[in-house]
Amino acid sequence: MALTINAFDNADALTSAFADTLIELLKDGIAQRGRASLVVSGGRTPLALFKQLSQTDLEWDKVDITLADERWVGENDEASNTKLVRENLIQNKAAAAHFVTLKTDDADANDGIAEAENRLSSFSLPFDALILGMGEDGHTASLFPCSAQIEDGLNLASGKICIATQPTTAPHQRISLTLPAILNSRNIFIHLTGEKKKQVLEDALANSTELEKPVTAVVNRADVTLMWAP
Ligand SMILES: O=C1O[C@H](COP(=O)(O)O)[C@@H](O)[C@H](O)[C@H]1O
Repeated sequence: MALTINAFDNADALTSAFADTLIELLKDGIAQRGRASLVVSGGRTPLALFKQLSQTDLEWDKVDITLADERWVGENDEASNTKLVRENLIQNKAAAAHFVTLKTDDADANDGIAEAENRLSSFSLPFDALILGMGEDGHTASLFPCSAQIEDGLNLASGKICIATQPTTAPHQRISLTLPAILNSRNIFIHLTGEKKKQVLEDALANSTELEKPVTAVVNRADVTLMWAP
C-alpha cells in the first residue's frame, strides 16, 4: 500500500485544505449513503482543524463522529479527548453532528469495551474518513509500542473493534480502535505538524517493525494520505 504526502507551507494552509477535503468526503458519503462517518484523533494537533470544521456548512445532522482513541479519564479532565472534541468540533454549525464517545462510566477500560463496541455498531462501515495522529514513539490511535496489548491491537484476526490498553511511557489507561477497525475506512489520513514527527514517520517506515512503530502497520496495509505542515 502507499503513503501519499500532502505537504503544506504552514499550519494554516494545512488546516484549510484538510477541512475542505474532509467536508467533500462527508458530503459524498451523505449523497451516496444518506449519512457519513468521521473518526478523529485527540491530542493537540487537530485543535485548529476541529475549530475550522465546526464553522463549515454541512448537513452535520447526518454525520456520525467518534474518536480513534480515548484516555480513560473523566470527560471534564483536561486530558480527555472527548472534552477536546465536544468543546472544539461539536460546536457552531457542527453542533448538530451525532458524537459517540468511547468512554464509559466503568472504572477500568476493560469493562467498557463491550459498551463502546455496542455504541459504534450504530455507525455504517466503512468509516468515510478516519484521521490518525502519531506520537514521537510511533504510536497511533492508542496503539502504543510499549504496551502489553500491542499484539492484540495489531491482530487483524482478533475480531475486536476496540481494546483497552495501558501505555508504560504515557499517562492514563486508554481505549483504542484496533488495527482492523482502523483499516475499515474509505479514507485514512495521518495528520502531523513539525519536522520531528515527519522524520519519525519516515524513519519508522524505513527501519522499524510494526510492533516497534505501530503507525507503520496502518501504512503497510492501506492507502494513507499524510497531511503535514512544518
Ligand atoms: O495520546 C494521544 O496522542 C496522539 C498524538 O497527540 P499529539 O498531541 O501529539 O497530536 C493522538 O493522536 C491520540 O489521539 C492521543 O490520545
